[in-house]
Amino acid sequence: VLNYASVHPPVHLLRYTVVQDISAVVRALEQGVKKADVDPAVKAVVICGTNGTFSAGADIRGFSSIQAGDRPSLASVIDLIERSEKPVVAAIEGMALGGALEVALGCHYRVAHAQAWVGLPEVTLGLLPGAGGTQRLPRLIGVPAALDLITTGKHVLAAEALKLGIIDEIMEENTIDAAIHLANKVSGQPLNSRRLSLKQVQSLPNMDAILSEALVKVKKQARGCLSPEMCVQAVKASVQLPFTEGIRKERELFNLLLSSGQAKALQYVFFAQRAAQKWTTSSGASWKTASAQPIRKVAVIGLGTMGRGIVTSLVKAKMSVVALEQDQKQLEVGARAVTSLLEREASKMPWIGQRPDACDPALLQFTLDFSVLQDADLVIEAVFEDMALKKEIFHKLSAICKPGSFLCTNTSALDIDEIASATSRPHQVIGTHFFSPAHVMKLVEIIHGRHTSPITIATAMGLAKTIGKIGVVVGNCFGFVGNRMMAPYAEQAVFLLEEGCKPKEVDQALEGFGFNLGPFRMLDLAGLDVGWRSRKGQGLTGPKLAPGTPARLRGRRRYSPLPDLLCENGRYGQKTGRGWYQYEKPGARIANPDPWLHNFLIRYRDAHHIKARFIDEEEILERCLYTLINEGFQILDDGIASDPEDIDVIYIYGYGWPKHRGGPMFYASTIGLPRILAKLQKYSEAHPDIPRMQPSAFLKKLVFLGNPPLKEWMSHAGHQSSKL
Ligand SMILES: CCCCCCCC/C=C\C=C\CC(=O)SCCNC(=O)CCNC(=O)[C@H](O)C(C)(C)COP(=O)(O)OP(=O)(O)OC[C@H]1O[C@@H](n2cnc3c(N)ncnc32)[C@H](O)[C@@H]1OP(=O)(O)O
Repeated sequence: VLNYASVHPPVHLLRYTVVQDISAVVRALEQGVKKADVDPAVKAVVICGTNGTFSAGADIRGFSSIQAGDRPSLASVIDLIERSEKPVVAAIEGMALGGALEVALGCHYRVAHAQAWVGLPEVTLGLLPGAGGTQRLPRLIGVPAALDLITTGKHVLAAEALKLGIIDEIMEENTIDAAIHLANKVSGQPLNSRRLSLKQVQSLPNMDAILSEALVKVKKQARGCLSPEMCVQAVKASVQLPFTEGIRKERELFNLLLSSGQAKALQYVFFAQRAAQKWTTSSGASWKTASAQPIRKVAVIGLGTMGRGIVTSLVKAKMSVVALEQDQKQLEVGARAVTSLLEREASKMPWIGQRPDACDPALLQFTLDFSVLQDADLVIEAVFEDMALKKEIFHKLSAICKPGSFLCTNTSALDIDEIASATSRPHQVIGTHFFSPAHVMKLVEIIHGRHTSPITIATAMGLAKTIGKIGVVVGNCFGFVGNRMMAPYAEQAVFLLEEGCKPKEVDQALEGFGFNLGPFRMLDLAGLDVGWRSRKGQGLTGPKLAPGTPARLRGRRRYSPLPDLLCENGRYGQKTGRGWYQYEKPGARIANPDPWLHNFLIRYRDAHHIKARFIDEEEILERCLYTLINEGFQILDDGIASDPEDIDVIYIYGYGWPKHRGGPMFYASTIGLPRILAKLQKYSEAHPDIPRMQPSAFLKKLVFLGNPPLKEWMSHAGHQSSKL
């Protein structure tokens, strides 16, 4: 929406609000600038937004309709602004993101409110700033700082933007008045020195090294995501080419990204993450009707690895926390660990040092006294995965805590209803599955039991948001969503070892796909004893296993005892220095192939008469990923996840699924469900003893219905509907 408002003659004000129709805004901006240019009464122009916001950039939903080649129009309007003979000043309030910052870079001056912030988030959407941003920003602030902003998409506050040279002045108030004042002041002055396209990029003696190091860094971090790499290439063009040729290169790279498919996946993730906040449950509870209760004081029970991370996250969010342990020694060890985590977090954020209130230790109390928990608004139990222990604690909590307090259990698999049954308030009991390390990982699965009230769900979701996490509401079943889908994936990885692969081959295939860690490196990091304890608990191995059970069968299902055998040999992963790999010493991180393990696999195959065969990367990927996806369809059909978007958010933020592939369910939609089904059918015929490979009924149904788009899937599941 554009107003050509003559509010403070002779300065003319162009006002914008939401950029939903990019072409309309670009046209209106063009007309406004042209009109001001030819109007002799106008001496200068100020561009600002409405309602305290300059602009958050383009409506991302509109990108799908942009065709390669459409894009230059914003760029040419920015050129027009820059070429204007009358000074154009950007008055930045709120935020200037993406195309909006590019518009501001085309202006001759930029004034910002002290609370404003700017950024070029295009890279996070699989794109690059395609309206001259990659050419103008390096000319304005130099290559290292421009690379940092453009390749990460990070936002910077006005003070930082001033330091970098992005903006010229900061205002505590009346930003628009200040911009008008500046526009009047500079009216009539020469503008060439303010036109970024005419500037040279500041040369640096080690420019080649800076660019090549940036490329190496983004390639390493991006794991196959193209946009950061293309951003570096575009900035490189600003150094090596004249402005107009740099712009041509920027456009070429932008068009390449636009047609890559990755941009579509990343934009899907943007909306999926937001859609996950609008939770619903299969019983009809929803974010619309349940409101979160205020949480002022949180108690955390257990200061093991998970408890420490949870406490750290809460304190970082400035919540008042009581941390409880069962004996003095564990309390002291836990307290020291939390203090060191908080110190490390503060050192990662140097600006926190300037704020004495950040990570305030007064917010944190360590205790052995259960009764201190009585006035906590919410308690998170984070002891280890032992049902009897958890039930005992919940029974105690139920008696001690004030009537309104919410009781959360941090579990990765256990039955929430059974834990809730130990209390007199099952409607206030909920699962909060944090991911390790809990002060770093973004995801929290919020698991509602049969009796969990909508207010309890809303409160747990609210807490996740307050501490900067992404909560996803899921139903109660063994492993919930994430670990339930992980089980067939990890199972396939081990079966592939039995059949002839080495751990590194499987890991390389999945890391090549884009995972942070392949399954074996991940298992070594998490600790193999965790799964071993769980399998012993389920009677799959250990003393509860019925005598005479065949080594590689449980019932009629294929089972691999390999992980159990490793544990029996004391190989628990990184922490013992041996697992699927060997490590220099216990706790070391670099995984090296282990000849002992390779020989062990040979002996194992011989003992079980398995003929090793060569397994190519395609089979590794299909068997691991398609079985995981297959479980995802089963989960949707069971109503454990209410949408494919929720599963995708869980996998991206909890399991390192490559974001540019949009999550497992989105990925399935790009592969095509008929292909996934056909492959599962082929593999399950070859391995009839692996039930998790048999295609889910819901997948079959969707294929039968003609492979509908992802946003329509849930309308065929009967009771659910997509939120996108
Ligand atoms: C005066 C200057 C004129 C400017 C002219 C500009 C012309 C632009 C032309 C072309 C430009 C192309 C390049 C780009 O601009 S790329 C887009 C760059 N912008 C972004 O990436 C911003 C993305 N959004 C965010 O980072 C956040 O949403 C933020 C704006 C910081 C607000 O955060 P928060 O307060 O936490 O709110 P939510 O994230 O929950 O968002 C609220 C709802 O708004 C929807 N939303 C937000 N941004 C967009 C967007 N860019 N496009 C479409 N929808 C958006 C979001 O989905 C939420 O909706 P809902 O609740 O329904 O899910």
